[in-house]
Amino acid sequence: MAVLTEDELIKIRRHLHEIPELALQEKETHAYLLEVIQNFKQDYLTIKTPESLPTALLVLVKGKDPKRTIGYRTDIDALPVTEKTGLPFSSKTPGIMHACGHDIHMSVAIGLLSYFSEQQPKDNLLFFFQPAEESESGGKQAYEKGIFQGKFKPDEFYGLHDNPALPAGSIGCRMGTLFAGTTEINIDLFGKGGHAAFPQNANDTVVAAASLIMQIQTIVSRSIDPIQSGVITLGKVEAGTIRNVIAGHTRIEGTLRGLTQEMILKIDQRLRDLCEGIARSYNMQVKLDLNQGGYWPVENDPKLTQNFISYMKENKDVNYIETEPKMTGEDFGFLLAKFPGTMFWLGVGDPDSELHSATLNPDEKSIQRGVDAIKGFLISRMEK
Ligand SMILES: CC(=O)N[C@@H](CCC[C@H](N)C(=O)O)C(=O)O
Repeated sequence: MAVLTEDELIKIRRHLHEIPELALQEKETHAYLLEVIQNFKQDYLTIKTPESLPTALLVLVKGKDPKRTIGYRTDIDALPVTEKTGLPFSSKTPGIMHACGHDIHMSVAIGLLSYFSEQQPKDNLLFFFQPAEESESGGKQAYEKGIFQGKFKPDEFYGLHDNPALPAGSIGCRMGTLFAGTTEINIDLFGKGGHAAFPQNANDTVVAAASLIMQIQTIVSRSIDPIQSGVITLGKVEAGTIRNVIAGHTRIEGTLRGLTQEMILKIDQRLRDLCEGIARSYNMQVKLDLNQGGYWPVENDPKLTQNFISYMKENKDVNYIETEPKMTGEDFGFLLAKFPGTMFWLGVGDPDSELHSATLNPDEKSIQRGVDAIKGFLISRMEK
């Protein structure tokens, strides 16, 4: 089989876009990726589906004179978002959408794999199709389940995330931290339900939660050095059943982000303090659960990233853009803490939308441009 063309990659992307699946449920996506990859020339490929993480896929391309194994990671999961793009190849699964562009990520990886299955690379290349980036920390799970062992152990790791604010096909990167570390916040307040007319006999968790939410929003403004950054978003609050019954339980779910691990731990501590304070002042049980999983700050390796940036800057076919750190999270941060490497942005030219939006519509020209830029970089890396 020949190297996939731009049109063929777009066709693959559109199919992937139609079949989005949530974290750790990516069965159809896994089967389709496998089907596509099994059609490539197999001479240099070893394909593995780990039993312990059955929607993950590892593909090793054997190098002809390997000095190292270069890892390339793509995430494959989607989000619980109802698509509103009106595209003819919109999601066929109600309520689930590739709203973070992982369909573009996978197509770029498939384009690279298609090329290197025909043109044997000098070094070994390990492609890791990773489940569960949006939640459940698929990268951390893969590491902890021992998936990167023996010949499947990369010496260095690269991965991209699409960026609708950047022009299609451009490459964005920076030295140091690219993405924040994140921690999921779950708070349960347990009081006492009762009749709306008799608050003196109940213990209203809605009032306590309202006060807690306002206090939490003072953490960043009052407890954090303004020169540094953090953000806390409480995206979901659930309480009560009807207007005239006092709610005996309220649940708050959110996420916090910081560019360093110290910042995350500092915010964690303030959350604990405030929850304890609310429990005392409202005389109720407040349970706080903080879960960072593998969403560590994404810290690029200095030497490898300098090399990556130099290649992209010097390549006249690449539109390279120096970017600022972003408060988005990525569990590639965990893998970059275990293996040196670089995460970078691929511009997908959709400035009116943003990641996680129901109208995200990446420009498909970014796929082939991304393949060309990354392929060139990987070949140049193998010469070093
Ligand atoms: C790129 C991106 O949007 N990533 C997600 C990662 C989710 C992290 C975790 N589940 C959390 O919500 O804390 C993001 O929301 O930044």
